[in-house]
Parts: sequence; structure tokens; C-alpha cells
Amino acid sequence: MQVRGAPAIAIVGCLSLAVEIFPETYESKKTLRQEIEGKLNYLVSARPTAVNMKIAADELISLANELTKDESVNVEEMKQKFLDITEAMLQKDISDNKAIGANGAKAVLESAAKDGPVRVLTHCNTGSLATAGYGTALGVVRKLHELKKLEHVYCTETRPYNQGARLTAYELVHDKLPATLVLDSMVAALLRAKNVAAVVVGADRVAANGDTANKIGTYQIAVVAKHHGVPFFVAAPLTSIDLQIPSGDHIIIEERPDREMTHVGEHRIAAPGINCWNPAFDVTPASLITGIITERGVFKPQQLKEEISALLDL
Ligand SMILES: CSC[C@H]1O[C@H](OP(=O)(O)O)[C@H](O)[C@@H]1O
Repeated sequence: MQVRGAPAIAIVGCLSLAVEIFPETYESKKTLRQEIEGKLNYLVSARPTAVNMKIAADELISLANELTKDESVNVEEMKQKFLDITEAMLQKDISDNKAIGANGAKAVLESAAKDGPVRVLTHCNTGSLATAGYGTALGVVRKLHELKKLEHVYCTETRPYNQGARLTAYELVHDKLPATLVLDSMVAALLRAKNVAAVVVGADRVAANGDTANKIGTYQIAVVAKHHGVPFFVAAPLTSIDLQIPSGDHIIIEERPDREMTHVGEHRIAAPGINCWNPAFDVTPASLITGIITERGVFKPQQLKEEISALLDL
């Protein structure tokens, strides 16, 4: 978790591999390809819930195979092409996030019951500290602010790793956005009392039917949003959408160390000896999701597979 956030994991993982292989000398392109494939497969295993690293690894392994077969490319040129592609990923993620921000701000404003600036709630961290920059759900918040249509943003602390309290709150204060930190346990009271117009969260993996894996706590926020009639949006680049799996039942949920729950830093807060269950993510069923905001548009979960397949000519 030194690097976290689905898009950031993919980009930093691939760039760090490029940095590692670039100064090295390889006797052949086959040796270089084997090094690339081995290291990428290891990186994919590190955080199994998010799909971004897997998609990036598949693309880069496919590139390495093509370059290995291309007799017009030598091993040094193969290394440079690998570096170029990974650097392009970083730039594309930022431009995708700007598009997600614009598409999402439009969708939130259209879904709001009244005109004028809106209040939104977000969960975990989906900003510049989880991506190459600007952010996904937090990109929507930033765009609303740029449009002078953000009255207030609420961010949950996001126990136990506190991505909201530590990272999202930092980004919101840094950007001088009107923001308030709330406890994860406050969401129902917040939606009941504070006239929140929409919830916008990120995603680690969106299945073909629109079921979405995201930070633990997202599912219960979606249930509370449904109860209060508040639109619930997932913001994610196409690199977070996995059309290879039919539903959220097929998404691996990473379980993390008990210590994240029992301690704050070095200070123990839970009784010694208590059992813990610490899934890092949960799956929100498509039925609770109003729309999936991507850089190519906003899709209803029920139409996701058909519309994304058409976009990508699958
Ligand atoms: C745009 S980041 C998506 C996703 O990543 C976070 O998980 P983690 O902090 O464990 O990497 C969280 O689930 C975000 O919603």
C-alpha cells in the first residue's frame, strides 16, 4: 500500500519496471521479454481486486511478444518502445480523468433535483493520489468546483486505512474546496440531514453487468443512498472495466492484515485476542448504481457491456 489506487498501481507498476529494465543489458529480445513478463505477472498478483494492473500487464506483454517477433527492432529499441508506451499511459490517465470529470459533473447536475450548486459525498481516495492526476470521482468533484457548481463535498474517513481522512481530505484542503470530513458511520445521518445531491465513488473493478468492486464501505453507502433516493455514481476509466467477468461474484476481494484494524500507528485500539475480518473491498450490485461515469460517457449498468463493446469494437 505504498502505492495505492487502481490507476496509480498500474501506472507506477509499469513505469517502475521500465526504470528497472532500462539501464540493464539483455543478450536477446527473448530474455528481455521473459524479464518483462515475469515482473508484470508479479505486479498483477500484488493487488488482485483492481483490474487496471492486469489490463496494463496484458497490453505490455502483448507488445513485448510483438516486438520480439519483429526482426526490424533490436533489443535497445524494444526497451525504448516499452518506456514510451508506459509514459504514454501516464498522460492518457490524466486526460481520461479530465474527461471523466466533465462527463460526471454533467451527469450529477442533470440528476440533481434542483438547479444550482450541489452537495456531493465521496468515499476513499480517488484523486491525484490514486491516479496519474486530477482523479476519477474526485475529478468529478474538481470539475463541479471549476464550474462553480460545487456547494460542498463530504468525504468519509474510510476506515481502517483512512484514505479519506489522510488523502482525500489533504487533496480537498490543498485545492481549497469546500469540504467536510465525516465518519464512515455518519453516512445515513448525513444523507438524511444535509441535502446531498449525489454520491460519487471510484472503482477497482467493474464487471460486465455493472457490479462494482470498490473500497470497503462503498456497498453500504450505496444501500443508504438508495434508501434516501440519492443518485449513486461510480467514476472509473475504461481500464477499470473488466468485461471478461460476468458479475461481481467473480471479483477476488483482497483481505488485509488485522493490524490495520487493531492499531492506529503503533497504538493498539482493539482488545488483544479479538478476531478480525478485514476485506479491503466490497461489491456494490449494479441495481444500486445510477450510472457508471467513464471518459467515453456515462452508462447505465444494464447497458454497460453492450455500449462499451460497441465503443471498443469487441
Ligand atoms: C481511483 S482509485 C480506485 C480505488 O482504489 C482505492 O483502493 P486502495 O486505496 O486500497 O488502493 C479505492 O478502492 C478507490 O476507490
